[in-house]
Amino acid sequence: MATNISTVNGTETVLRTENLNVYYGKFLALQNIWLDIPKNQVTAFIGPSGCGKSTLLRCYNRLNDLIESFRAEGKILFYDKNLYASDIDPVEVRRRIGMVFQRPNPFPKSIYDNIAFGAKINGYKGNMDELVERSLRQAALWDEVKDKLRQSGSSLSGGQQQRLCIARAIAVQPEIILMDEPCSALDPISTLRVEELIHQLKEQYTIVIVTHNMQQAARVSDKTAFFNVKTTESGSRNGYMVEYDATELIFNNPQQQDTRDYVSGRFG
Ligand SMILES: Nc1ncnc2c1ncn2[C@@H]1O[C@H](COP(=O)(O)OP(=O)(O)OP(=O)(O)O)[C@@H](O)[C@H]1O
Repeated sequence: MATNISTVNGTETVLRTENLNVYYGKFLALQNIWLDIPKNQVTAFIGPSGCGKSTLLRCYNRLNDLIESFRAEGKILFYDKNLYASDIDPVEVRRRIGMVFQRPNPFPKSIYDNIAFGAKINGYKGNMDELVERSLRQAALWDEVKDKLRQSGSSLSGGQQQRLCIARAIAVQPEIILMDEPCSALDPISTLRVEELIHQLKEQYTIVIVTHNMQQAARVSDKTAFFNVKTTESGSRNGYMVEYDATELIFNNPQQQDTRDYVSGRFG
């Protein structure tokens, strides 16, 4: 894939969503989405249940391809290449654009192999011990696990497991990390640790996070997109983007009344 970077207002754009419509069968889940994701920043997606946040996130690494009824119109440009062009390899897309899910999902393998497995499959030829240590350090987990690397990943606490999944995502050297409600199954202290980690990771990676927790979006993100659902005459509930701006503006001075209502908790 080519890697020419377009620059908008001094910020490099890594993912550009142009006029995207997403369908599941005949159902229009997301309508007319235009959105630029800036490099080395954290972008948060917020909005009520069913407005299409996860759907959009999964479009960014072609994870929706696995759903038979899924269909996308429009473009998602990764640098200058359309992710949905026929010559794009979705496996390569998923290596360069990694994902961390809502529930920590370590492989049923040792802590070490959770990191090494994906790297091996992706053809990593370097020193595996070094890669495992570097990835665990980057995920702020090394000190807690360095003496038990051969223990099962599932022996860790939920918060540690989620950091292990982040380490696993990092190990294949992606450029973007997508996070779908990464803290929703974690206690407040583990949540804080993951939030601190997100803050550190953006120096090297671009992060897009879906969160239901508005304080979290305000704490971790540089930009926030607010999505909503509109009900058509036929009763179909279509997701769309209401507003996208610097997080500070979305929370303190949004342009749209719907955004104001949502961020102030007056929604619905
Ligand atoms: N695999 C699927 N097949 C059919 N419809 C789907 C599928 N996945 C999601 N949808 C529908 O698409 C719409 C958007 O769902 P999505 O999960 O993207 O929303 P969301 O904003 O992430 O919601 P939540 O905050 O509840 O996770 C919803 O109406 C949902 O029912």
